[in-house]
This record gives sequence, structure tokens and C-alpha cells, in this order.
Amino acid sequence: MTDPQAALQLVLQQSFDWGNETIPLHAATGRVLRQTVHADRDQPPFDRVAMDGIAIDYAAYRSRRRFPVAHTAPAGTAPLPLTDPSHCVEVMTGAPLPPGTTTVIRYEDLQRDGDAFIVPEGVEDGRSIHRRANDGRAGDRVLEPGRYIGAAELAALATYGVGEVTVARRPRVAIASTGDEVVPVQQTPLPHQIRSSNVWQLAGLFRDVGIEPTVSHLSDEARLGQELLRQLLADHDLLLLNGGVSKGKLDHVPDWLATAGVEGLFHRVAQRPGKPLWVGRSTQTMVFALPGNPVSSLVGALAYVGPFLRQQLGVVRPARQAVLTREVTFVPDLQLFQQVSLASVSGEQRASPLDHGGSGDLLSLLRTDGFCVLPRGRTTFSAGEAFDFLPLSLR
Ligand SMILES: Nc1nc2c(c(=O)[nH]1)N[C@H]1C(S)=C(S)[C@@H](COP(=O)(O)OP(=O)(O)OC[C@H]3O[C@@H](n4cnc5c(N)ncnc54)[C@H](O)[C@@H]3O)O[C@H]1N2
Ligand code: MOO
Repeated sequence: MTDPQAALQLVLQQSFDWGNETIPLHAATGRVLRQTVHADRDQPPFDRVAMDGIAIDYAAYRSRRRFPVAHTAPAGTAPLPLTDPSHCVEVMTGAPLPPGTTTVIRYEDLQRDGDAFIVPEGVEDGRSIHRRANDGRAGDRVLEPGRYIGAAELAALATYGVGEVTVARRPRVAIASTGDEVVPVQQTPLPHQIRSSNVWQLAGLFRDVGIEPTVSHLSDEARLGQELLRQLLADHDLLLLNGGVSKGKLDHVPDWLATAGVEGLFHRVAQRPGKPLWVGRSTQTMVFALPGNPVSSLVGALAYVGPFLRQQLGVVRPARQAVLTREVTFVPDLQLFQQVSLASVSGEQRASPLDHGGSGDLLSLLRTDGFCVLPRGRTTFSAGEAFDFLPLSLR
């Protein structure tokens, strides 16, 4: 049996060249950025009027309150300067501040008087102006490789004129269930059958990171099963098998993989749940054969597939910890992935251990926010102690 730390190291020692690609910005949502983005301009690029109203020269305001309108400055036009400081410029939000003016007063605070505005007492200089370079300077490093592209990243890329983005190429991922007891969700199961839920769980983890996996089922019948396995290996960068890896008479996945030329890296890890995990690789495909129990399958994906995928895509995820709300006792010499629900209390992540019906209890996952990783070599894990926390995500 392999130690969980050693197993993770072995997984992370495997590397494959999945490459990058350059795609239009509109297609970049959910992709992993693989380029550094520098600001091509200051942000804002000019002193930006932040309120609709008028702009005046504050020096003139010291001796007058009535300001006739010299001209109007809409957003999107080069600003005409104010040459006569006894006048004002009507300005719109987003316009560059007209040269010769120093402060903006919004309409709500003004009184109209014919073609002029009456400015109230107590106006301050330099108000309602979003200053040039306040938020960032030309040349700044704005985005580093390894970020998932979401709303904020798209807006930053657009603002700096990055219309074509270099992102990590998506791996071709296949997920295959095994076992003749599982039937598709559309089919009414016989009393001794169950609907296949694990492929939905696993496919959902990938869809959440923008990868659409191929989903199929390996028959227990050797010729059919092995034929499909060979095809899946030929066409994919990453293969997840589910079930058929423990000691049952029909647990032939490891043998079939060996026959198909996949080199085994380890089989069985000193952990609960998910002990029967089998991991291997061929020249071009990384293979995770996850145990069939639904919680074991999820733990295998979060604890091993996730780190592998992030390493391949160049994603850096900050480590997370959570503090146990009550003591956990666990005697076997195994690393325990403890199911927890999470609450944030005064900025601290508190993890409440959950009771459940074992690794086959997929309904317990409905109340689970993630897993606390309780290491081997101890039996008592105290309330108030912090442990690594795995959220239910491959991100
Ligand atoms: N003699 C031993 N028996 C078992 C051991 C062991 O060490 N010695 N390990 C146990 C552990 S731990 C686990 S976990 C399971 C894992 O077994 P397999 O990976 O071989 O998985 P299966 O036997 O095929 O299935 C286990 C369980 O999960 C259900 N299943 C399978 N596929 C799906 C699916 N797509 N959707 C939902 N549920 C699925 C399957 O029907 C079984 O109930 O082995 C223990 N046994
Ligand atoms: O790996 Mo199993 O999950 O302990 O039932």
C-alpha cells in the first residue's frame, strides 16, 4: 500500500505536453490564462469625470457662484479647454476632465439659472474626478499565467486590448464507468441494479472547469471492455475509470490496463475512503482508476486528479485550511478524508465533521462542503486544530 503523500508525489512527477492555444477573447471564459498581461495604458487613461454635472476652475469659485456654460463635454470626445474661468463646462460621466477645470459638481447640487448654473457654498476642489493612473499604470503586470478567466479577467483583458488570448489547451478527458450493475440514468433499474451516478459526479467536476469529457461504460465482458479501453486510451489525454479496482472477481480494470500498455504507478493508497485507487500512464495518457464507491471516487478526483490537472494547466491554487469544531478519533493507520460542512466564523473557516453511512453514502455529499485531510500516524484530531481542506472542485 502506498502512502498518500508518496502517491501524490508520484502523480505530480508525471508530465505531458498539452500545449497552449491562442483564441478570441469571446471564447476565453473559463479557460486558463497562459500569458502575462501588461497594461498598455494608465488606468484610467485620463482624468475621468465621475459624475454628470459641471466642471469649473476652483480658483474662480473663490469669488463667484454663478457660472454660465461655455460648452459641453460628452464622453468620447477630446476635451475642449475652458479658456474663461468665469464660465463652466457641462461634463458627462466618462468624459476627460476639460483642461482649465479642477473640480466637478454634480447636477443634484446645482441650481439652473438661464444659461448658467449656481454653485452652492462648501464645494471642494478636485471632487468627482477619477484620476489618471489611480488604479494602475502603463507597464504594470496586470495578469499572471495560471488564472481561470472569469468576469473580472475578461474585463481587464478587454480594457488592455487583448483581443486574442493565449490559454492552456484543454485536455481530452474520458470518463468510463464499469460494472454490469450500473445502468444509465434514463433506464429504470432492475431490483439488483443501480443508476450510474459517479460519471455524473466526475463529469460535473470537469464541466465546472470548462472541460467537456467523453462519458462511456466499459462492459465486464473482456473483449468488449478491452476494445473500448484501447480506443479511449488512443483518443484522450486523461482517462478516469470508475469501479472495478478492488479485490472482487470482476475487478479486472488493473489487468486490462496493463494489457493495454498502461504502466502502473501505484495501486492502493493508505487512506480512507478511496483505498483501492489505481494510477498509471501510457506515453500520452494519464489514467486514474477510481474506486466505485461514490465518496471514494470523489476523494480520488479531488485529492489526486485535481492536483494533476492544475499542475498540467499551470494553475496555482492557494492551500486552504479549516479548523475542526469537534474532536475526531480515527484508529486505522490510514489518512482520513473527513467529510465536513464549513462555516466562516469571524474570518475563520470552521469545519464540522459529518456523520455518514460510509463511502457508499452518496447522499451524505449533499451536506458536505469538502474534506479535511487528517494525516496518518495519529488517532486523535482535536477541536480547534487546523487541517488542510479540499473543496468539492477541481479548480
Ligand atoms: N475484499 C475487499 N473488498 C473490498 C475492498 C478491499 O480492499 N477488499 N475495498 C473496498 C473499498 S475500500 C472500496 S472503495 C470498494 C471499491 O471497489 P471497486 O473500485 O472495485 O468498485 P466496485 O466494486 O465496482 O463498486 C463499489 C461500489 O460502487 C458502486 N458503483 C460502481 N460504479 C458506480 C457508478 N458509476 N455510479 C454509482 N455507483 C457505482 C458499485 O455498485 C458498488 O456498490 O471496494 C470495497 N471492497
Ligand atoms: O476506499 Mo473505500 O472508500 O474505503 O470504501
